[in-house]
Amino acid sequence: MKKVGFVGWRGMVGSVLMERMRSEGDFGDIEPVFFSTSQTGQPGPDVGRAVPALQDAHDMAALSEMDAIVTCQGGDYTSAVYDPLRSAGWQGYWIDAASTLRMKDHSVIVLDPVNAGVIRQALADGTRTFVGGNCTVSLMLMAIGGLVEHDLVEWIAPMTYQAASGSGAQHMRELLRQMGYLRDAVGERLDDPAAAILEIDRDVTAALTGGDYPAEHFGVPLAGSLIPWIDKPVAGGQSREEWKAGVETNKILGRQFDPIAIDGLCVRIGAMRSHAQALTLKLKRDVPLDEIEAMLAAANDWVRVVPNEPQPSQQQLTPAAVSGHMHVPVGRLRKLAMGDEYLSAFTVGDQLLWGAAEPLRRMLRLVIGD
Ligand SMILES: NC(=O)C1=CN([C@@H]2O[C@H](COP(=O)(O)OP(=O)(O)OC[C@H]3O[C@@H](n4cnc5c(N)ncnc54)[C@H](OP(=O)(O)O)[C@@H]3O)[C@@H](O)[C@H]2O)C=CC1
Ligand SMILES: N[C@@H](CC(=O)OP(=O)(O)O)C(=O)O
Repeated sequence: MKKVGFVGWRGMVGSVLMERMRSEGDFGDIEPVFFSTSQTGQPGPDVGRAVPALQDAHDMAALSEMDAIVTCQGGDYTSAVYDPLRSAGWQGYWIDAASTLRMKDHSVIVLDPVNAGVIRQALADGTRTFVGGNCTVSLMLMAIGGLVEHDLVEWIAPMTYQAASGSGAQHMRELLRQMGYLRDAVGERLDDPAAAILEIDRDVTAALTGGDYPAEHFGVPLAGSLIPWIDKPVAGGQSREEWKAGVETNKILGRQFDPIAIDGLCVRIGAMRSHAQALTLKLKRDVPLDEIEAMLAAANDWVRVVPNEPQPSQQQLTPAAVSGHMHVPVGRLRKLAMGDEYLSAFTVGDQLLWGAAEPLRRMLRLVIGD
């Protein structure tokens, strides 16, 4: 059995990974060893079998004994540990949620329902570093993989609606605090049908712009508002989150030398853990809508095509409907007024499942010889 070290397993992404591995019975097929940056010596988690006490996540000797290391600890940890471990000669499999190593030549971005061929070739070529993709990128490809597979896509403009979870656990808590703060600002008048809505709105606006609004983590209001910038600026007025859409998608697809142009805007909204995105696609040719739907539906076991009708869209194509679920709905499919090659689509998916933990879990299964 392969010895697999887990780092970052009690964080938000790590906990989702543990939950998925427990429910799929993955721990029966490996010898798990749990590491921590802060709790060395404490008992390991309950994974249905005995595990040693927590080891120090910076102990190079202990890490070197692993056949594979799965980390959800974050980019700082990867930066601190990966190079020294490799320089010391460790040749195990490194499977990582952080973005640090994604664009390195020696790494592969993993999303096996979309790029199993790229992954298998990399394994055969001796690649040992596998990284989960950015959440919006992975979720977009799970949704529209069918069109890419048929080489139908000339360009994509994604406009995202990203949940608070993408910023981490503290931000999710803050979103809820903000919601509560707004409710409290209106008080009893909300329950009074005679209360004037413009007065209520004035109080909400005063709360949103007042100095006491709880925004320590986001810096600005998210509940009752939105934030049209995610991550740092890069060149040309793009945010780093927007930059990832193009570079990561093409790397996942193995199309660095024949890239699909992908560019849009990334926006944070007040959803908890599921990201949505509106896509405008320019197709290489006019394909009838029913054929497009059939290609999308056939691409993988998780994508669900939602009819472009009010009720199914309102009920199935929302963060509320998909949080905690593995399926990835895609709908609002129609040809746009610009011409028959222009397609609109709207998709949503759980940012912590296919957007973070699941591609890592499945990569580990490939590494242990599934
Ligand atoms: N959030 C997201 O949407 C995504 C995140 N990622 C990547 O995953 C990394 C980790 O993200 P995320 O899971 O949000 O990070 P968390 O902040 O939830 O957890 C990171 C680490 O913090 C430590 N920690 C300290 N206090 C606590 C506590 N009370 N509960 C749990 N853990 C605690 C744990 O390490 P220890 O046990 O060693 O103390 C834990 O592994 C990110 O940096 C990013 O690189 C990737 C895709 C999506
Ligand atoms: N940046 C993403 C979450 C994330 O962690 O992305 P990445 O894995 O690319 O750093 C978001 O805010 O929703």
